[in-house]
Amino acid sequence: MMQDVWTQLGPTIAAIMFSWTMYQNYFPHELRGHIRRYTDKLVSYFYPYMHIIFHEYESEGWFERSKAYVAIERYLSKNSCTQAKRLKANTVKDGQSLVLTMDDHEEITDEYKGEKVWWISSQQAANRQTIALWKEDDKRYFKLKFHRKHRELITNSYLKYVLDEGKAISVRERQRKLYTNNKGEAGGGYRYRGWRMWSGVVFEHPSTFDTLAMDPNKKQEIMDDLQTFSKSKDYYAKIGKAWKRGYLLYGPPGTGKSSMIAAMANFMQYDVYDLELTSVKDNTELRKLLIDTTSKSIIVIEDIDCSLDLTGQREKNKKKDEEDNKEKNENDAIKEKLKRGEAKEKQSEVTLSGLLNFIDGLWSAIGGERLIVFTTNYVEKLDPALIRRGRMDKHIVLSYCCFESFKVLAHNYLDVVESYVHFPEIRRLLGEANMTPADIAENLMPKSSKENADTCLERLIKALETAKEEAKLKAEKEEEEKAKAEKEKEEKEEKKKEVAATEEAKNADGVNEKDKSESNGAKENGDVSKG
Ligand SMILES: Nc1ncnc2c1ncn2[C@@H]1O[C@H](COP(=O)(O)OP(=O)(O)OP(=O)(O)O)[C@@H](O)[C@H]1O
Ligand SMILES: [Mg+2]
Repeated sequence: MMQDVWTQLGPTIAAIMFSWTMYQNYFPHELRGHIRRYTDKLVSYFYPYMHIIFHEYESEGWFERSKAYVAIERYLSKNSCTQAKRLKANTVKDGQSLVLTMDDHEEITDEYKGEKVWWISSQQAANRQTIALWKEDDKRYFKLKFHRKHRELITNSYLKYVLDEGKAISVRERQRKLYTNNKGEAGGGYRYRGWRMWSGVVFEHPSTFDTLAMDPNKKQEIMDDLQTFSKSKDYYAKIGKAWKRGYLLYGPPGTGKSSMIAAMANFMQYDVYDLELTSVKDNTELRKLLIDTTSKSIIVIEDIDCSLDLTGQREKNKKKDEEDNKEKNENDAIKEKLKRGEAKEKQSEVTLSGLLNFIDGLWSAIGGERLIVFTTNYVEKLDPALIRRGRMDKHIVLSYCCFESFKVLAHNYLDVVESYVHFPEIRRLLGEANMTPADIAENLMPKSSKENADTCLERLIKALETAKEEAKLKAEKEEEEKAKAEKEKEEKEEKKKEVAATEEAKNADGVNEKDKSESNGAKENGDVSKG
């Protein structure tokens, strides 16, 4: 039976081949063009389908895969798994998971608003005859086939849907990164291909809003704010604002500023760009760094008060004594950070205006969906222009541990809840002593397998009592010093007054003496003249 079919097919194929060769040899090129046009028209008359091709590499981007191709690949992966017979496996998330896509020359179907479309994965053989410096690969592409009558639906809405959905899948499944800026230009100013302004590692910080100890209402407010931001692309476009939001986190060391940034990144599924300002050469490099960041990311500048000389106009109407005292403490803390190597030498030429432009200049709108977060221990040291609303839209103060924050820590660290016996005492002590969440956390952490919730909470109570005692002593000492300083001041003023009074008396005596001697002299002169 099969043999009969082949016997009949043989001459037919031979006839087709012969006609094709005749056509190619004897029809001139121009004539072939005309014939082609007419046959195309004829075919399209009977063949009602249209095609759109998506190449893997577009002509301008030799080294980068087309974003549309990648998005389509991700979008089709869910249908590929169920429909295609031959699949291709690509590794993503730095080798930790696989994405299955259809292999070359496979066809799968998709449905959109009740209409059927076909996706064909194909490849065009590379031109092996060209002499090139590198080996040319076969060119892959996706072909989308659909009925002519759905042209509007496909080009206006289906394609947008596919690309958006594909991008969303990539974002959901990507391995998030933590980036830091590379110092200066690589190779002494020379940039080789592939050198990036940022280098990154996989972001794996475990902090979340659940593990973050802070007032629950405040926490919810921040989470709502972030969620609203992520859904507001159209709203930002409508009001003519770049799609970005600035957060200023301030408070004493160890109150959870860095932990909150990590929690934000995990909550939003964003990458983190940790910008070390002191390594940025100048404003131009700062702008390049900004352009090199992607959307769905948080750009962080930690300890901004130590990064650059960005101190602005201080409030001048504060009492001088208060100011001096505070300044001394702040400078001590900054010196401390310098010692610890947290604040580097100020070699950067980045200026305040460069930083302001970075945050809200024209370039800041590129990419969209970005959070910019500054942290500082001393908010009043920053220039008001830097932290005004619009640049730093939301100011969040993170302070000493309150009872609500303690409850979160106790639950996370020891699995104990509010009804626990030690809680009332801890509540009272937290109202009387200042302790950072970092210190509380350290006391709550079991140090050996013998320690349990009771021992840890008792240790915390002791630490709180010590802190309270120390605070009391400190306050007394400060009071004493203040009283001493005031007394000294009074004494000084008293002395000044005394000196002034003696000077006055002396001057008065001097004047009297002079008057006397002058009047005596006048008398003598008069006598002489008379004489
Ligand atoms: N609010 C908090 N909730 C939970 N843990 C906290 C909190 N604050 C501090 N901690 C704990 O203390 C450690 C230090 O906190 P973190 O680094 O976030 O402080 P910070 O405010 O950034 O301090 P610095 O100003 O010195 O940078 C964290 O690793 C975390 O374990
Ligand atoms: Mg920090």
